[in-house]
Amino acid sequence: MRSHHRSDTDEAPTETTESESPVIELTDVSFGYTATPVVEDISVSIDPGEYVAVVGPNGSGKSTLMRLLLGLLEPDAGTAELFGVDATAFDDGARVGYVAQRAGTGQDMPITVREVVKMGRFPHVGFGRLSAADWRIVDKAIETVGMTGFADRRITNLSGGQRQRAFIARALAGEADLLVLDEPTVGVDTESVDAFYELLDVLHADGITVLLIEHDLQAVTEHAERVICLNREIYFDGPSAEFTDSAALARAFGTGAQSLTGGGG
Ligand SMILES: Nc1ncnc2c1ncn2[C@@H]1O[C@H](COP(=O)(O)OP(=O)(O)OP(=O)(O)O)[C@@H](O)[C@H]1O
Repeated sequence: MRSHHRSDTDEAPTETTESESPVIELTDVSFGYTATPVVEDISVSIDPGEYVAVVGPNGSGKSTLMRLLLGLLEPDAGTAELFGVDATAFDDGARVGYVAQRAGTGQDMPITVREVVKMGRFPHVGFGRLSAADWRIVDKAIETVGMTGFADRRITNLSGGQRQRAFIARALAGEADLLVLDEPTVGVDTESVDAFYELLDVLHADGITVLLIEHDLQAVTEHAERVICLNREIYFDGPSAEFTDSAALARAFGTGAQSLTGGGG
């Protein structure tokens, strides 16, 4: 199922059991920073190539869930696996591209888009010099996200949306199989938001597994295939087309639902 375009250099057949195993598998996971659980009894399985959005009100545990599945936190109970390996022991960092909220803001590094994207190759070259083939992959990734004209710009001089594209390109240069994005369009101007989701659609169509934590329910139902609605527990997990179910929304979001459904209710 890893059908998205890999580099020209690694087209060797990789028919292994990984095509059958889930990218992410959480089984009965509970976790709390204190004695009170923040997520409780969560079971989620995400297959290669899926486009899944996690939604939920503020403080519902979305970021915590993401840290658990990336292996940055260890469950108090249950198991979290990434590509079939215990998430906390997973060490093939290049396979997972992570785009943080407001990526790169606050960084004063005088670093260009091309230099950011180049970092995506580091796990492949062991921090050595990039070959001509590596640079081709870097430039292709920059082209894929529509940033060729900005390749030599410093990321500090870019808009929020452009910066997020640069961080996606870094993941593509690393040939990530899984892209995890934590509210990536916070602080991005509205015109750029649509283009950003269109880019995710293209990457998904190319075979990358996308896991998106998102506040904007309209974007979620328009773009993701599957929605997981979280508020400590999972309230809904199914096709995004079915996520208009007001009962599930009301249960999960309580009276705050209107503010998350575009203001109109
Ligand atoms: N490092 C931490 N230490 C203690 N409590 C934390 C920590 N991080 C989060 N929490 C608490 O855990 C709960 C869930 O937070 P989390 O950030 O996972 O929710 P979220 O759904 O991502 O919220 P938001 O949409 O506001 O980002 C909240 O009550 C939060 O205050």
